[in-house]
Amino acid sequence: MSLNGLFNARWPGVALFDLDGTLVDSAPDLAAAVDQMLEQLSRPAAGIDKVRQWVGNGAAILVRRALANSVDWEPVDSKNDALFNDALAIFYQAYTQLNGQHSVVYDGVEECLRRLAEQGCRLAVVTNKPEQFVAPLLEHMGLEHWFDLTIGGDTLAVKKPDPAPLRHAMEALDGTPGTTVMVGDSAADINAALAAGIPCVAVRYGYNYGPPVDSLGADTVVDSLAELL
Ligand SMILES: O=C(O)COP(=O)(O)O
Ligand SMILES: [Mg+2]
Repeated sequence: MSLNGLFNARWPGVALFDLDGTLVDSAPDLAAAVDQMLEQLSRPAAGIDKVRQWVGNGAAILVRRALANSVDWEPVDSKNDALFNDALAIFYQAYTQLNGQHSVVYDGVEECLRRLAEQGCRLAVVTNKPEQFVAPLLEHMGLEHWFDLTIGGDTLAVKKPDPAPLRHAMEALDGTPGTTVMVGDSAADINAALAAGIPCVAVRYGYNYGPPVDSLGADTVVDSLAELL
């Protein structure tokens, strides 16, 4: 289904985009930073296939999952344990250097952003990636000029799947649930959109883990953002 089909006469409006796994394949750099962190802590490297499954809920949970070497890590341990704090600090330092080095923009993204902007749509990034990494990555990828607003995982007190970051971006850009769309790759994006009452487009190529993205309640699921045009 195209965006015009989703919105009928009310389009154009506001489009909110997830970043990792939706606009940019950032897993190579995230995996390199995770593996540097594990190596410094004398642990075996995880590798990109595992790291791809761990991305989507922010850096702290990525590091927790890497320390547990499992996506099924449960948030039971204290937030203040020394190992986690060390690991997170090493990851931040490594990713600051690596961010954008081997990341690539997915096919269809530039075309989609250009067409939406031409139609007068206002664009925002709403990501769980920590804010300090968002602008550098967008700049590396040459995407920063498309966006009126970026919200990182630590910009507000809560992150996706909480609907607040989506609502905040929508309202800042004068959108309403009837004129706004969320585009993402994971359950966090879809659940945030459902909770905000905003229609949601999901992409199949990203970093979602668990049940297939087609089964998570998105209004439409695509293999490329070019399909939306
Ligand atoms: O940092 C993450 O975990 C992922 O960020 P995303 O919300 O752009 O997928
Ligand atoms: Mg994502």
